[in-house]
Amino acid sequence: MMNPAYYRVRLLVDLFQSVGMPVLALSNTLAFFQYRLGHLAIPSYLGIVLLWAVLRTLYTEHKQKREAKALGARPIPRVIGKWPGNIDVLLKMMRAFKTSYVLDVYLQLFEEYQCTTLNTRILWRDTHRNIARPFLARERFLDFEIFEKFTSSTMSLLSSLESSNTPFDAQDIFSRFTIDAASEFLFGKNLDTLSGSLPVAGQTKMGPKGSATEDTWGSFAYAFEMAQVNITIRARLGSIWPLFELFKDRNKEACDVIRKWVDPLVQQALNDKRQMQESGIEHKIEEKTFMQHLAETTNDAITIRDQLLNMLLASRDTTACVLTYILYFMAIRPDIMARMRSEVFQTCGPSSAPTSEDIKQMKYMRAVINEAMRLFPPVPLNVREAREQPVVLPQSDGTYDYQEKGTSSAEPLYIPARTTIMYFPLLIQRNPALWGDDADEFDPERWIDPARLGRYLSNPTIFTPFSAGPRICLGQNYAYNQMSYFLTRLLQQFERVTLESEYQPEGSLPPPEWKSRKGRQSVEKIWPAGAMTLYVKGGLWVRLHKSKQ
Ligand code: HEM
Repeated sequence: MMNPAYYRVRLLVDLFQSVGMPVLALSNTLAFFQYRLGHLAIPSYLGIVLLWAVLRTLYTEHKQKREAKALGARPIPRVIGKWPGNIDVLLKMMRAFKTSYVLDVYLQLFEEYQCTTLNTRILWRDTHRNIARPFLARERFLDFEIFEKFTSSTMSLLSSLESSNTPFDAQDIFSRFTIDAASEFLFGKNLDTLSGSLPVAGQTKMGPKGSATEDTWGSFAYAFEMAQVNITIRARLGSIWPLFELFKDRNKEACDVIRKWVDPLVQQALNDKRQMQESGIEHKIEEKTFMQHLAETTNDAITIRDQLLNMLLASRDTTACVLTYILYFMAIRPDIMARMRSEVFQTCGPSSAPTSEDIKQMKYMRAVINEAMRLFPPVPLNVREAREQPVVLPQSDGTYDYQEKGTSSAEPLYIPARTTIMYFPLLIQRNPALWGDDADEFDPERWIDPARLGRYLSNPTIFTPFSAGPRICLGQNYAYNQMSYFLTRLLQQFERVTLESEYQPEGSLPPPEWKSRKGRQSVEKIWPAGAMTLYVKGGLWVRLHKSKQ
């Protein structure tokens, strides 16, 4: 796969294939027959480019139909726009992304076409796991010392905010908690972002995802989030995104800031490795930081940097997202918070640290975590690409009765080679055909009541917040343990949480028109949005309250 930074080269190759080749073919033919077109030259060259595009499309369609038939599959139903290349569909979607509820743009397309797998045909163009796996071995997840260290700094911070009755952005604090904990085991160095300056209620502006802070950490967080927003915009545009960045790489500024932060850490790891090799010291994998482990696998600074950023994203934004949405539900459903609290007190008492056995026992806590990830999966949409050969997807799930002429909905779906496939855990996990009519409701009970749990047990791929199959999340156990540990400590100290919506930065409250729409958006009190990972737009502004006695 070509490095995304060389996108202009890819654009040139595409341009040559669609314009250069037909133009060359025509001019060579004319030269061979020594024929001059005179004033017909421009229309003829335009005509040949158009004809070439039409022939290529017809040929591809014919080939794909044959391949589908040979595989006993049917083609994916097509979105048919008014403009060539479905450009009108793309523009409509890009406009809607700015104001609509998370992923509603896609849900509306599914409803319009009465089908949950669609071919949007925009322009009609159709390693690191092996490095990370040994590092993320099971034992590492049972080391609760790191959790205690960072949970207790976060609780001190939250307690001081509570005693001064100060509203704060919980999403920002949870991201600081997860990054500080992750940096300790990734680089062996606490970034100590929890001690930095926090966003201030009523003053802080909106950052690319949550709220923005001005300190050094804020500049990294801003760039890291900006890069995610930019990558999401590129993904929405699909293969034509380089056309919009011909003169300016929109990610350059963010990448420069990120590199300034990460490169010294990478260099340090490579230097340490050299020194250790010279002095003949060897560490076991359990004693190494992720950075040391990476430096031992390769000397390539770029690979180390990419891996590290991957891990930062995997371990910071995802877990912080779930904790943020759980706090949101605790605020709007105090009954659920009270039940969680009573389970924590029964299992661990008012002040003891939870053990891994305690965490296993707290079934209601696990149900709340799962239910939050069902409605708000931190990775709300995901992308895969078909390989060199065409493949088939299983037959459609029966959500809608859609059937393409001359096909049967029992047939599997045909996917041409090298096709990009987007799928939406957030929509799958809220689909009433899979979860029942109350799919939009936050109800942890569905993970406890055996009759309702049966839906998931008989069809586990309807719940895939950690993905599934060969690329399933490697940090799943770490995440469950870290979240349960943190929530236990939080519930031991605090009895209530209230939303402080008046402090949400301007433009981050749900638009009034959502009230009249279907589904969760009619009741949502915050603006859920996605840029690689899910977040609350402008942050989640709350106050915490301790019990009165
Ligand atoms: C609630 C928290 C988390 C959620 C919901 C989550 C979700 C996911 C998902 C959906 C993927 C698949 C991405 C893809 O399709 O390519 C993934 C991959 C991964 N996650 Fe997590 N994750 C979480 C926490 C963590 C943590 C805490 C770590 C590290 C300690 C971690 C490490 C990884 C790694 C290394 C991969 C890449 C696996 C591969 O490339 O095959 N994750 N995660």
